[in-house]
Amino acid sequence: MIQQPVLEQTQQKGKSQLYNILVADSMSKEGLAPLLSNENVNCVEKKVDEVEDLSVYDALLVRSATTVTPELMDQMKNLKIIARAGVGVDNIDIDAATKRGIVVVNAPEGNTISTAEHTFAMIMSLARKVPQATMSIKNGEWNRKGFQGTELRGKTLGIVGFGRIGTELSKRAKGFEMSVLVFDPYLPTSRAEELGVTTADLDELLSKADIITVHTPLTKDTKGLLGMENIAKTKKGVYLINCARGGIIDEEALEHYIENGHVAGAALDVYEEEPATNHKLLAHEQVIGTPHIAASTKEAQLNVAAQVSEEVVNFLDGLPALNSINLPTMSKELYETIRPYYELTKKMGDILSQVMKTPVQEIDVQYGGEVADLDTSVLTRALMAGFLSHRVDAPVNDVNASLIAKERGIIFGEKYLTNTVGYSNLIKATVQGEGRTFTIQGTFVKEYGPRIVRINDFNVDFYPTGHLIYIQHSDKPGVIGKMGQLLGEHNVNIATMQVGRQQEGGDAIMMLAVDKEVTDEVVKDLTSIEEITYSDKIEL
Ligand SMILES: NC(=O)C1=CN([C@@H]2O[C@H](COP(=O)(O)OP(=O)(O)OC[C@H]3O[C@@H](n4cnc5c(N)ncnc54)[C@H](O)[C@@H]3O)[C@@H](O)[C@H]2O)C=CC1
Ligand SMILES: O=C(O)CCC(=O)C(=O)O
Repeated sequence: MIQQPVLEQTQQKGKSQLYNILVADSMSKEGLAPLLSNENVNCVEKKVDEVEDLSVYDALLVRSATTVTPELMDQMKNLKIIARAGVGVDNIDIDAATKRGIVVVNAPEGNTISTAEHTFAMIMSLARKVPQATMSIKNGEWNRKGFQGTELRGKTLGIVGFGRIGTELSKRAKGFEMSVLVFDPYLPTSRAEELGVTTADLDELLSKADIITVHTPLTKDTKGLLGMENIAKTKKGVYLINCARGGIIDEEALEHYIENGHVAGAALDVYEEEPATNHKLLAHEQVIGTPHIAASTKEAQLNVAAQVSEEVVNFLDGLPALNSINLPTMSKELYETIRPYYELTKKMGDILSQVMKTPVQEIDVQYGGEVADLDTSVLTRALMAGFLSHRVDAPVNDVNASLIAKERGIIFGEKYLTNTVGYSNLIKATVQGEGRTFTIQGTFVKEYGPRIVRINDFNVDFYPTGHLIYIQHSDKPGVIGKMGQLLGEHNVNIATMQVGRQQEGGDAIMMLAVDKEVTDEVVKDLTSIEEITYSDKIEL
């Protein structure tokens, strides 16, 4: 039973602690059983603005309705853990929690099936115009001609983002005899084969799919992924679905293509701004919508509430949190010593992820010189966090990086580097992907900061920050001129440039620092220069 509001600070009860827990959003009572039946827990179910004294609570449980701001955390002076009964933690200020040493946990698996099923309900509703026909008959009409639909059998479903929800959706689509095409740059081929799905690059998926549904996290890379340019590449008459996060399908672009008839229909459960009341897209007959309820089933709510309740009880009892997405800050002393290398390894991971936009099997990190005497596991986790932050939804940090890497089948290890080639400290990281390996080496130079000193077999020396362009090319006269002219035509100003080669006329690399972020088009145009074999942008 939910107990009465707590008025006193956490106290000793016999030998054990009595914990005060605030459940601020509506949650399954059955799921909350591990809390409600625990005699060491005093559980209050109230919205935060209805609570008189927030300072007594040890734990805060939320769904998406409560926004957990730094100001709220400051009022909850005793708070040790915030638990999100669901996947997305965009309503919680993770950095503010981490700075205050508050652990944040979520329940990543509990609502997967419900969300996949809701997405399928959206697909069927679009194909058979169920919501529109319902509106019509409720208005007293008997219109048997206005709602001609389309069969799903034989149609191609394009799934963008093939994680937990995408995978479950593909199983359901196959039951309806649909073909499934999947785009997920981080999906290992072996996993796709295991699940019996056909992978494609984004352009191929866009041009072949009859129905396209997105199931990626909302990141810098996925925001507006289906925008003006990419929707234009889809088949005329395509159906688009977003049950992931508002903004992955750009709402302006969607409206444009709905209005000109290119997109036959769209289904939305999530919106760029929520709550989305009187949304302009929903005024269109072809657009159907639900108010962010893909995970609102009895089962999903029970699962997520049970998962976080158990997590909170364990954590307060001193056990490690299973689905932690942050970490209480490390000791100040350790922080000061390790901090320069920490920043370097995080950036090295960040760079590696951006130049290896392919599935990755293994990451190997070697430490030489002074840095090898420190707790390098902290640094390896920072590198993994930098690497994974481009690929997953939740904030990745040193606590959860290893768990996420394991979930994604990435093996990582540490070795001792014997030869530091004259540097007082040297860190070497090698990423092994499908048919490609990439190595970078970095050092921390006192007074100067972090430097990247080698890329694959080429010596370089650059400061890992800002807007960078990485180019592989053959060492022939005139390449630099052609590259400079092309960037000039795109109004891109080169700030600094590093060139590395092993021998005259052989393979070479360039690392350019430019004054603004370049577009994907510029990166692609660079490879139209005959001598350039590869180019990529790196944003740090
Ligand atoms: N509408 C709702 O109520 C719910 C929405 N969600 C949202 O659904 C999304 C997916 O959830 P899960 O499948 O559990 O996550 P997941 O982490 O298992 O899968 C996400 C997949 O997206 C892929 N990905 C990342 N960046 C990509 C890119 N640029 N292009 C293509 N693929 C990319 C990842 O490799 C991964 O396989 C999350 O954003 C989550 O917040 C989840 C539950 C309920
Ligand atoms: O029902 C909810 O709490 C929202 C679910 C959701 O969007 C998520 O888990 O990411």
